[in-house]
Amino acid sequence: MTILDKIIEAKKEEVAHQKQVVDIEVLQDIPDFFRDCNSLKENLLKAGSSGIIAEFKQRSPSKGDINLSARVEDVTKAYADAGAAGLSVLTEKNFFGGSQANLIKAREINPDIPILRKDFMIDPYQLVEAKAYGADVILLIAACLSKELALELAEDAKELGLEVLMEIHNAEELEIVNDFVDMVGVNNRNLKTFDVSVETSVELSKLIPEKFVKISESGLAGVKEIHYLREHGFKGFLIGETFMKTQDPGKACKKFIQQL
Ligand SMILES: O=C(O)c1ccccc1NCC(=O)[C@H](O)[C@H](O)COP(=O)(O)O
Repeated sequence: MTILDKIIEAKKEEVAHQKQVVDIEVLQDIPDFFRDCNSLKENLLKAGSSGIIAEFKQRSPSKGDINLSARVEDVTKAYADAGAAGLSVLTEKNFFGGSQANLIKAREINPDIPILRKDFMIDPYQLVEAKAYGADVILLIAACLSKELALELAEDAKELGLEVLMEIHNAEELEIVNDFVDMVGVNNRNLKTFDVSVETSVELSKLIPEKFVKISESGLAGVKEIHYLREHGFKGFLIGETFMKTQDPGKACKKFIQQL
């Protein structure tokens, strides 16, 4: 069983439980459910955008505990002030130490910057949660979705006014990308070995249709890599651990963006 299989198995149980605890109609009554979303895609395409999507990530399957004492309000506010184009907030709790509460807090303190709900989306219920709790963008991971489910989730997300980032790891997964997708993310992390290589992004960049905004994800640690990826058409760069492993993730993000 791969790590992704384990995460999805736990996620199915979690979603089934959540549906019992919070009825979908209750979520649809939360005031934030009706708000207009901030566009990550527009931010990434703006002239002079840093392109950095800075992630609040306290634990991970590949690294274990990264930063358990960081406060989501402090870190996300500092990321936004540092010039990040968007924020990513993990809401998966068992493997990444995330929570819906973190998403809500990040939204409250950062009303105007796009926020990606970073989780493993397998059910339309989670899209309603994402909107109600303050996300602007959702992630769909091709490796854990059928073509049909990916289409249903992407279409439903767009109807809710959310943007869709579809993550791929290889050329075959491009088959799952559909017309409701706004941005295609290439994950540089091999989920079997946890090795990271920006060459994964570079290789796949040639195959991603021009109409999608390209984002490179995972294992990004230096500004040279960002310049290299920009040469290959990437507009967005999702960075978690490089910032979160420091004592002051906001300061690390600011320094990184200043060097770009
Ligand atoms: O980060 C992991 O160990 C991981 C393991 C299994 C599935 C997904 C995983 N990460 C999710 C992500 O996409 C990253 O959090 C994100 O790209 C940021 O990566 P990094 O900058 O390397 O923290």
